Amino acid sequence: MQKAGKFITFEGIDGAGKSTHIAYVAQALQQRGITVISSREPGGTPLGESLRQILLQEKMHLETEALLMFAVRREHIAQVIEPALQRGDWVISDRFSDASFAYQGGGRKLPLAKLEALEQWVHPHLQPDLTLLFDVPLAVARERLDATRTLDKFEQEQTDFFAGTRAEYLRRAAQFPQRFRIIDSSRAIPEIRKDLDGLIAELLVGEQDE
Ligand SMILES: Nc1ncnc2c1ncn2[C@@H]1O[C@H](COP(=O)(O)OP(=O)(O)OP(=O)(O)O)[C@@H](O)[C@H]1O
Ligand SMILES: Cc1cn([C@H]2C[C@H](O)[C@@H](COP(=O)(O)O)O2)c(=O)[nH]c1=O
Repeated sequence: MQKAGKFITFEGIDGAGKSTHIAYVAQALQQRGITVISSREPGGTPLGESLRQILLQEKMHLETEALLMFAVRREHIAQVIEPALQRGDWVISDRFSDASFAYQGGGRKLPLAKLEALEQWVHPHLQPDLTLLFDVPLAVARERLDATRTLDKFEQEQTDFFAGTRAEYLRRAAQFPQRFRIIDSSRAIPEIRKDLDGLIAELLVGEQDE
């Protein structure tokens, strides 16, 4: 029987360092013969990438923002995630629904029940096999962002917003300990890679057992 693929998500507040590590993990898996599809949210499809431009630049009602995030996700699941998993490929997504709970819920204070309803509608039967939460103090993330780039709509938010976002990520990690792993992302990149190497080895042992 063909093996089902695995779905791995990378999460964290802006500047936590998750994008830095995606290429490393994808390459490590590919070197072990796994076909990896790297994607991101908002984005992941031509429609999703168009909506990303709007979501990251334009101010809008917080419910509009949440609905658009889940609309992008619906397309991403249909066009990219489900077909890849059915082929037996692995999918690494730079953010998924935990980001909606963290940003629209924890950051913007949209009631979590509304996000749970959207999640039930859009992907009632799909959850990541593994979610890596890159956790970092707000000041460290801010310093990294300020050093590198022009800030988008979310990155321009204030400390209270990111305190709420980080707290909601950590709350979800405690709620779903079986799929979350928290990575202390305040450390140097080689240290973090050692953790990732360990996680990759665990994932591959699981594969051989299946
Ligand atoms: N452990 C680290 N130590 C020092 N600098 C780091 C570390 N991790 C990432 N950086 C740097 O911090 C900046 C932000 O990293 P990165 O883009 O990976 O963050 P991110 O979590 O993906 O942010 P965003 O969600 O906003 O895209 C980059 O310039 C990156 O080189
Ligand atoms: C999926 C998702 C994302 N966001 C926010 C989080 C980030 O600020 C941006 C995406 O940019 P990144 O640098 O590529 O991570 O979008 C959100 O608010 N809600 C979501 O569901």
